[in-house]
Amino acid sequence: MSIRHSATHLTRSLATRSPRPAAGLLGTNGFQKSCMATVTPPVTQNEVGKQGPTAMVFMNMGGPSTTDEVGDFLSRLFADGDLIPLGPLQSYLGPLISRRRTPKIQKQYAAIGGGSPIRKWSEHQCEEMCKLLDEMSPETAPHKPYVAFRYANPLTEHMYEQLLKDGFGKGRGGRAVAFTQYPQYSCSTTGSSLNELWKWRNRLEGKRATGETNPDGAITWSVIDRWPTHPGLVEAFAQNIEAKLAEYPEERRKDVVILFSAHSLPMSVVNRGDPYPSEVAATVHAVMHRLGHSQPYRLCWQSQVGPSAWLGAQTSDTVKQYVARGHTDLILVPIAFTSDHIETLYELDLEVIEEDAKGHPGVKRAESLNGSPAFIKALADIAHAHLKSGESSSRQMHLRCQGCNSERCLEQKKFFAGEQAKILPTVK
Ligand SMILES: C=CC1=C(C)c2cc3[nH]c(cc4nc(cc5[nH]c(cc1n2)c(C)c5CCC(=O)O)C(CCC(=O)O)=C4C)c(C)c3C=C
Ligand code: FES
Ligand SMILES: [Fe+2]
Repeated sequence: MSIRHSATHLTRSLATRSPRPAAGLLGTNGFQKSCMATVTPPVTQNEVGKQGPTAMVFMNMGGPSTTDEVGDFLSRLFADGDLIPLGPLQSYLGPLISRRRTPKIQKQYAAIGGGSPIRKWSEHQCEEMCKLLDEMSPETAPHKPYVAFRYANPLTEHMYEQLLKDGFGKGRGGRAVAFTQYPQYSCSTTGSSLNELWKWRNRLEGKRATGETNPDGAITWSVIDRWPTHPGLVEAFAQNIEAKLAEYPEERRKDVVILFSAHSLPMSVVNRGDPYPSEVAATVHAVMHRLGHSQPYRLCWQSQVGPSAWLGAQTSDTVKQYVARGHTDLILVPIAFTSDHIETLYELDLEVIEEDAKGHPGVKRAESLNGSPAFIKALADIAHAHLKSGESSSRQMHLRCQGCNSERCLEQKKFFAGEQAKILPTVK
């Protein structure tokens, strides 16, 4: 499906919007601060590119901003059957597990300063990317930043309501790009966020037949669903690794081991055919290629939850084993997440580096991408290429996992992959 624009309707509605929503709730441009990150002047007809405005929606899991939000965060997380399938007992077991887990996880967030920095970084990254995009792609400007989290505020439904209030959709059309902030695709992460976005799209804009054109003036969505080997992403990772390598004395540097660490997956998800492990490996290889394969390296997996089998080797075991063998110069590189979170600040910094590798100052961690200018430029390059391409998604969205039997996945993919995608139903 190529992208169809309804910019004229939207431009008119933005220019004539009235009455203005209550002050206080909104940023100075009339966009609610809870879902978006920028404060720009109101849009007028003259400023708008031929195809703009364009909503740029960053999708991610989110995290609790304070320890008081941990309970709600976990209860949404354990209610998500795309992440943690608990079968028909989900609505009973989910709240039970999340309530029991809350005190432990609250302590972890307290230890990293009282909350997850993911919202701060997501808003910053999206806002800065949109500023670059306005220069790089004036025809789709202005680019309006929004954040949609799966398990924390701003939630997907709040972002969607805000889009509608801001003049997109509801008969006025307009274009929005769902930009996953997971570089590597997993059905448990990006897949879950897209399922949620599709659900709220149907609830708030009405369900349409797949492939139908846009007669009702709903928002036209396209999706950036993965970018594991984008050269800009690779460059941003490589720069942070090089900065860390420079901290070692020159004579030791060439033997420093790079340990890439990604959030693990249950083996049931891996064996279903989830694309994430191979995409993470692709990122690792691209980064090592950019570094000229200057160091020995391994990929390991962290943060497994519960008693089932997860993809290994585990990061904490790996560090213990290498340190025991005398590899005491190690750089941990979080490779599957683009900002700091509990897994870097608590698990890697406090559990693995401070406890497991106690007494070995050569065990360090590369900075997360956070505010890296190279990373923000990469985001803008990825978005720019997508806006120019006219594609509704990558070709990978046209195929389901071998073992997928989720009707939700099927319908979501039909919607986001577009009308020419041949997405086959489950064979019973
Ligand atoms: C690419 C990153 C991630 C994948 C893949 C992923 C899969 C996955 N996660 C769980 C269960 C939990 N994850 C939790 C927290 C959490 N997960 C990620 C990233 C990925 N998860 C992050 C960045 C975070 C922390 C958020 C933050 O600090 O901001 C939690 C909650 C914490 C806890 O209770 O331990 C759970 C539970 C599963 C089951 C899964 C794959 C199916
Ligand atoms: S689980 Fe991967 S496409 Fe459904
Ligand atoms: Fe997780």
